[in-house]
Amino acid sequence: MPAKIKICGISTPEALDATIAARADYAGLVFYPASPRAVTSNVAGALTSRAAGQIAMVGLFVDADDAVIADALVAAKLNALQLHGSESPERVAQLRARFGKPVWKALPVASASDVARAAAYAGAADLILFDAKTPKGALPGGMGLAFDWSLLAGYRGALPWGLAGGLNPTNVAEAIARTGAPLVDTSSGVESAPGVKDTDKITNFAFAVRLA
Ligand SMILES: O=C(O)c1ccccc1NCC(=O)[C@H](O)[C@H](O)COP(=O)(O)O
Repeated sequence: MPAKIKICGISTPEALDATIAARADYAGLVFYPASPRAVTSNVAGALTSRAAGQIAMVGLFVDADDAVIADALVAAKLNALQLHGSESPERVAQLRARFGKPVWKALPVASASDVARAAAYAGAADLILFDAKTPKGALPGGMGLAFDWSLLAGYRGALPWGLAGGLNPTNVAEAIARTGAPLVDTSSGVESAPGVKDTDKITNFAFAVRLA
């Protein structure tokens, strides 16, 4: 079974259409104003309407207040919430109970102990997304940085999981082979500039995943 595919940072109809045409499983919308991929509630609403259930939409938040998430859920039909900040297991469980949506928790990885942190989210999150740790002061994701994939070789966790960080059409097959990732997530790896999705790269990424 090929790895599931998430294309993150969708902000235009063209990128959404290419993601759907590539038969990706998830499209990510970034609700974090500091990101070059950030969408307003209006844009998110228009994109989820356009998707019309053809792909699952994941809303990405960074240490967001309940009100920010509630506003996004009113504006846009989101199928899951992705938390990409320093949310604790308790906060993840609280948001999952409050909003009734599956919650993905991203964990920044630079060492084996970072991978081990996933265990604390069992019973709170629905999925763990291992992503590269980014430098202090930088965005917590979408930076095109990869971590040492050998940290996930043979990984067996209590929760479903996915791999992110520096994945692109050229390296994703190797990443899957080395980690066994059941889900792969990319953002800058399918862009021509920060926040500008390249439709050919989206197509090629999905193709490479299915060939892996
Ligand atoms: O993409 C962003 O701008 C972003 C901003 C703040 C927090 C997370 C963000 N992206 C998270 C993702 O899901 C990315 O797909 C993931 O970090 C991988 O990014 P990349 O290395 O660029 O493929």
